[in-house]
Amino acid sequence: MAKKTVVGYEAPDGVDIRGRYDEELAKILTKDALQFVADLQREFWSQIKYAMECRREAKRRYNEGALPSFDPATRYVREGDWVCAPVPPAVADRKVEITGPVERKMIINALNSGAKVFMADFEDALSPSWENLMRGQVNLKDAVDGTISFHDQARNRVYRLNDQTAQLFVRPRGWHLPEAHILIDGEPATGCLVDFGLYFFHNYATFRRRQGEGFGPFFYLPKMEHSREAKIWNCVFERAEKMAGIERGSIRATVLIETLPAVFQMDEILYELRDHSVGLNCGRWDYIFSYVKTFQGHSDRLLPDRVQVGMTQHFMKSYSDLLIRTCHRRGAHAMGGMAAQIPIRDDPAANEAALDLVRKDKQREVRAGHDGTWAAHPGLIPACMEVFNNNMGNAANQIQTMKREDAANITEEDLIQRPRGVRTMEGLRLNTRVGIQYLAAWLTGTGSVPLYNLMEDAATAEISRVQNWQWLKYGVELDGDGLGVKVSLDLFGRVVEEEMARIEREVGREKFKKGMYKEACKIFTRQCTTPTLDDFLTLDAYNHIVTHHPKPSSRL
Ligand SMILES: CC(=O)SCCNC(=O)CCNC(=O)[C@H](O)C(C)(C)COP(=O)(O)OP(=O)(O)OC[C@H]1O[C@@H](n2cnc3c(N)ncnc32)[C@H](O)[C@@H]1OP(=O)(O)O
Ligand SMILES: O=CC(=O)O
Ligand SMILES: [Mg+2]
Repeated sequence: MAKKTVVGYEAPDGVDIRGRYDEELAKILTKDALQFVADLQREFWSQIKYAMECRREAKRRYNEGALPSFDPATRYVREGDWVCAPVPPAVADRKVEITGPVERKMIINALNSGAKVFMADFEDALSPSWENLMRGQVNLKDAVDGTISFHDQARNRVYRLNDQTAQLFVRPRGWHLPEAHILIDGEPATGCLVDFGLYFFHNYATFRRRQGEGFGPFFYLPKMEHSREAKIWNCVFERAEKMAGIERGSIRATVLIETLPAVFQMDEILYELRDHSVGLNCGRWDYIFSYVKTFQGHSDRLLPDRVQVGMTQHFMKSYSDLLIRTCHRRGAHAMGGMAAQIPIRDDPAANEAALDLVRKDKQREVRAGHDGTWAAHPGLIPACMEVFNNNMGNAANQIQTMKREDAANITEEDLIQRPRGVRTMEGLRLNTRVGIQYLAAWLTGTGSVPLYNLMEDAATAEISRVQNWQWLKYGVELDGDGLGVKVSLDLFGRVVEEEMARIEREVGREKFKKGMYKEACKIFTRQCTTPTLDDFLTLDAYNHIVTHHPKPSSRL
């Protein structure tokens, strides 16, 4: 059991800081803030552990052939006549939300971007190294204080906040991720309680004074699988409100519906959080990942190429429609998701084609009844905003006008219907090329990257990984390009070798040598070929970015 706290941080009893000391980080890692995090950890740890055990139990049932379904025991919640607390005026209009990691320059750019909301991300878009996480907390504190600035020395450009900025939402990590640099009673802290606890502790007062108009702070909650997990968040929020002495229901959160089991729990999740809710969001990329993960034991539910699993697949459309119906019935926002296209600077025709795909995606969302959407890049905001404005006029949202009663008939079978499409060798190659490059970036501290003109983050990389795993496990035939070969360990080994050679050609020998491509390849290959599917790509990879101080570093 580790006992040596890094010299410099003043930690309360039972808390050991094993991350590098830095004076600036010490402003965040104060004794009182750490005490708050430790209190949350101690109060909620047994509930979190139980919720994770329930996930494992559900996985066991799905692996034995069970299908996810609505829970008869909570029919009363689905059929009951209740609504969530009214939407706070400050966030009634969420037509376009920009997302991005908690990196200093990007935070300023995002807040200044013209989007209605900025979702600052400790999750899919961030590699959770000690430096990234704690600097992210410093950056957010400066942003909430309104003092954040950044000097780009190379371009001699200083970045500061505009008078008018986006509303800030913060997305902590999922329940499953530990924070190995903070030990509480000898155990790694729960990552999301560290993210939430530190951010809330340092910012609630200023946030509410400067931005919240009586509400907030605001959060996005990722990767939940069941309403019991939402219930824990609700209790965490109540505990935080009590500590801060602010009214119950001040904290508001949007839950990402981005696991297949969670789509059968949308009413229940909103119900648990009804006094703290500000809607649900279609986290489409993790949702696709979760479809594969949930059906890992089902040989009859294999995915076609990743690029073919879009929002017009029946199971994806059903998910989005039911989410809209559920949210609007309960008086809450139904947020759309992320189109993966980003601006293509050096090719105007390709750029226009990418923008066109984004516009079509947003048009589908707004016409279906979504109240807003996500943009990965500031360059996409005008196009997204135009589509939502054109369709919604002056209305802040569509909660009262797009009830989507027709979606009440969506069935369990609609929500799990097999996606249609073909599997190709190029699909296998692209998964491999993208998965390895993403992981190489992640291992060196970057959690969202542009690859082949698309945004890639932890969620999209997960799809590449589990799709390769699924195709290998079931030895699928790649018949979409007429080759008719079966995916085998031999074939995959050759693909990995060839794709590594291609990556080296594309990035250049020097960058390849200096980067973490070989390590990434090893981790990715192991995860694609392991007999039992790892729950998360980032759980295993996390051990490679843990750097304990004082040295020698230890691994979890
Ligand atoms: C599945 C999900 O969970 S989706 C949500 C999680 N994913 C994300 O949040 C992805 C966010 N987006 C990004 O990280 C980036 O846009 C990338 C990695 C996709 C592309 O990055 P790049 O190619 O480096 O962007 P590019 O070079 O075009 O950036 C141009 C400018 O826009 C800024 N910018 C780009 N994306 C963002 C963003 N999301 N937020 C704020 N600023 C941004 C850059 O900082 C840069 O600013 P500068 O001109 O002042 O230097
Ligand atoms: O977090 C969003 C997703 O699509 O995954
Ligand atoms: Mg996600």
